[in-house]
Amino acid sequence: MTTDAPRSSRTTPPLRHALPFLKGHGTENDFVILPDPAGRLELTAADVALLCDRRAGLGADGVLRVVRADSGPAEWFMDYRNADGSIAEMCGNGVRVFAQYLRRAGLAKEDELPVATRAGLRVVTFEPDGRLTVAMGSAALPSGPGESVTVTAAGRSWPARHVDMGNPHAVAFVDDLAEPGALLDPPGVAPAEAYPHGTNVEFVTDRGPGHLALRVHERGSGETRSCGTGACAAMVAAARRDGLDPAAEGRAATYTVDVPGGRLTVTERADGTVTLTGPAVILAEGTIDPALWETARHLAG
Ligand SMILES: N[C@@H](CCC[C@H](N)C(=O)O)C(=O)O
Repeated sequence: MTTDAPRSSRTTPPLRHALPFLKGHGTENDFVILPDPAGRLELTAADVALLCDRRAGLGADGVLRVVRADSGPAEWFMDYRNADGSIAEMCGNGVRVFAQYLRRAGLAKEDELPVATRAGLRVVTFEPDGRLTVAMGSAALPSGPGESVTVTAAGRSWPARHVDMGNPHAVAFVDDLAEPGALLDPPGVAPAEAYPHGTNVEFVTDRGPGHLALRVHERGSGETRSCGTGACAAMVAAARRDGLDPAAEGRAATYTVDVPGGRLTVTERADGTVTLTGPAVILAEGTIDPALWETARHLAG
């Protein structure tokens, strides 16, 4: 199921006024949260890029606009934007932070919270230990020409697995996480036709049985400290590599996935759906001064 963003009913230009925001992260994948229950904010790509700028703005890997859904089983829609202002279908760390914000604001009273996203409905469960679990749906592993791709970075190439978690991923297994180098530029991915809208790239290594570690270069955000959908893609690629197919075997498989910013747990259940468990932290709350947007005009020349 795909859910479109609710239409804006904006009547005034809110960016000219002081704008409430929060800052949060999930395993150090960090986000600016913009509460916009009435859907009045129209954010351009340049607005988002400025908010995410770590010097001229607030600094973040992405923006989570919290808006009421138009219809359907979820009251809330996660409008996720990458740091460069591009729109993405889903964010596994972001949806936990989104849910944590709603709970803190008193807007999520139950332990299970359905959230509408562009990739469809995701249900977040608040665990007794403080972590949050997201029902991420099933991974899609394209067969045929797009199944295997090649990833290139730092003058080296690796075969990679194409995995779709609602958003696109290329998962490459490496012997050492230093192999792809500084990852200042997006890794090359071939054939390019496998990803008409670009892709996230995960470099994954083994830490032990059922235990992975990864680095990620995110589409639209660069290298980040974590990627929830990327951890799920890595887990599913590793499970297939390890000869595990929970839906075929009727038995769940669980992997620990270490990311530079912490630890995630990913399970592929016997019904073929994937769950992602990890922390979500709200760090700060404040008001954006309208002067920020003047800075943007200044920077734009
Ligand atoms: N960090 C996210 C993924 C965010 C979207 C991604 N950059 C894309 O463009 O698909 C996660 O935790 O899943």
